[in-house]
Amino acid sequence: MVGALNIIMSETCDLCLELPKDDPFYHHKKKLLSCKGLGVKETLNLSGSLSQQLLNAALEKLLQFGRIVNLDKVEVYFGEDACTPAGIYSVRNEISALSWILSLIPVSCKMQTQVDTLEALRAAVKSRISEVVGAEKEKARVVDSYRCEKESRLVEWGQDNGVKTKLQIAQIDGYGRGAIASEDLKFGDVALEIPISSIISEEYVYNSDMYPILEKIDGITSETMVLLWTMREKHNLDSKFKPYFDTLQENFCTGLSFGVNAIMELDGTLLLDEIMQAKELLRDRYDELIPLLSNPVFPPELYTWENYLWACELYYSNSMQIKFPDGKLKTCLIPVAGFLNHSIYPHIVKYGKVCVETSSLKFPVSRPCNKGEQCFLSYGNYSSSHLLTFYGFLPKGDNPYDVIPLDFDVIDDEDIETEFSWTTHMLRGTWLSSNHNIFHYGLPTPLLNYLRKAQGLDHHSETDLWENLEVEMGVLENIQSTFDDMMQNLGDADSIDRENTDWDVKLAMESKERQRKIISSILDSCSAGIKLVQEFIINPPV
Ligand SMILES: C[S@@+](CC[C@H](N)C(=O)[O-])C[C@H]1O[C@@H](n2cnc3c(N)ncnc32)[C@H](O)[C@@H]1O
Repeated sequence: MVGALNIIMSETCDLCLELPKDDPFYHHKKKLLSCKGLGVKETLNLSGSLSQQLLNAALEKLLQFGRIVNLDKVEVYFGEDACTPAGIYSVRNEISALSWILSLIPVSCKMQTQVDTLEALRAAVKSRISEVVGAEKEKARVVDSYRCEKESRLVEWGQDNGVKTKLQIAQIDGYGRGAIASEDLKFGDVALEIPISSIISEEYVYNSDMYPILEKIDGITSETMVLLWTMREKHNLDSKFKPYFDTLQENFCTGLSFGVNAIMELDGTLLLDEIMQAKELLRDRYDELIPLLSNPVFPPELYTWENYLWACELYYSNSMQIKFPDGKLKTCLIPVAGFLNHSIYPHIVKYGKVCVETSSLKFPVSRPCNKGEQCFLSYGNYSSSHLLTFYGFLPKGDNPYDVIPLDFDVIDDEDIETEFSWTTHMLRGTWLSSNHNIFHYGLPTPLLNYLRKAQGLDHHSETDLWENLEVEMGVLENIQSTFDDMMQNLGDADSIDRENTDWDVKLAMESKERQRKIISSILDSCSAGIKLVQEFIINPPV
């Protein structure tokens, strides 16, 4: 979870906002707040009835604060330059900020005028929430030829076991199965509720004949145990979860199952390393594990490498980390919820904690989802290469988490490790930046400052930068040469007919194209920056 937003309601109807001291990006966020003229503690006076103008101003201040407090690592890194002109960092951040504000506005208040003000503020926040639309706000294209029989049986089984749902399962063009709102869902409505008893977790291993053997294996994790349990349970005709296992694909199409042609297509990409490393790790784990399972409890025909890879893909693409009332975080398979697809513009972002009162897991929507629209979940703030490797798809739209990490040798300078320094640097498509002016170029400020420092310039003001334009040139040429090499490694764009290629080659080609687009934007920004700096070197500003 990102930092918390504290709103304390006092007798005089002040909302007190505070950036928590234990926020992992406290200093960076403090700086971002100060750029907006805000401190780490702010008070909003809401006494009496507010005019529309004052209400808008109050909401704007709340939002500015809420956005910054709710920024995640990547968003903090790209900072102020990553805002749209309307001040939005990302759909995820906007939804988080708005729902935080809403959840923290007190529901009761002593004086009627205050009740009215708070109600007006709540209505204004809700209206903003409905304005946060995603690119996928369109009627889901249902594939009618697919009858969803197994899926309907699972939903019926779920309902018999206490599952409550406002979603219908259908085959959706481009998504496999997905969940469609069967009625208009507004902020806070629970789209889906699953009782703990219908969730597959490590508890089932502890109560099985496998546990006495597994517990003796040194260092085995509960994730591995439940994965091994699933591999056998899938074939158990009397399993309580048979309707769930019946809905699972025989083959998962994730990056871990890419064939030779797709792997070859990925030559020169960062994704190639990610997939190869992940697959090697799984193979090593399997080779270590299997000799330890020589017991009739683990029939060898069920514990083949292919079955193990299938189970890993199942867990990578379908499991969720759930916090149980005992405080333990468990990796679970969740029937019915497993039909929810991911989006960068999700409806459901706040889930993952069992509700103690109802002993169930709830999936509330954080932005409206109208009847007939596909209801999306956020699987997490993942890059497209991660989503491709472990889930087998590339998300629609600009993914702000598509970053290219850069490895630098640490500069041997004691001063360099300040509270504002970053230990890792990254770049992403520069079209996502709103600042392409000199000293910014659409490139991230922490990286530029790091490289300036590496060239001996520890600047304190923009004047220092103006006085050292040759350093600026060096910085840009350095980035340009790194990304020129990366572009060359990618080779030329393919001219193959994609429609007739295999699913994995198609995905590999699209992923490569996305990387090419990012690198190309960085190179364009460097060229434009170099030109700009050159002009100022020739004609210095007066
Ligand atoms: C938890 S399941 C969701 C249900 C899945 N579509 C199905 O038919 O079983 C996760 C899988 O759904 C697919 N998926 C999820 N989000 C997607 C998206 N935005 N676009 C395309 N496929 C997606 C991927 O195959 C992923 O591995």
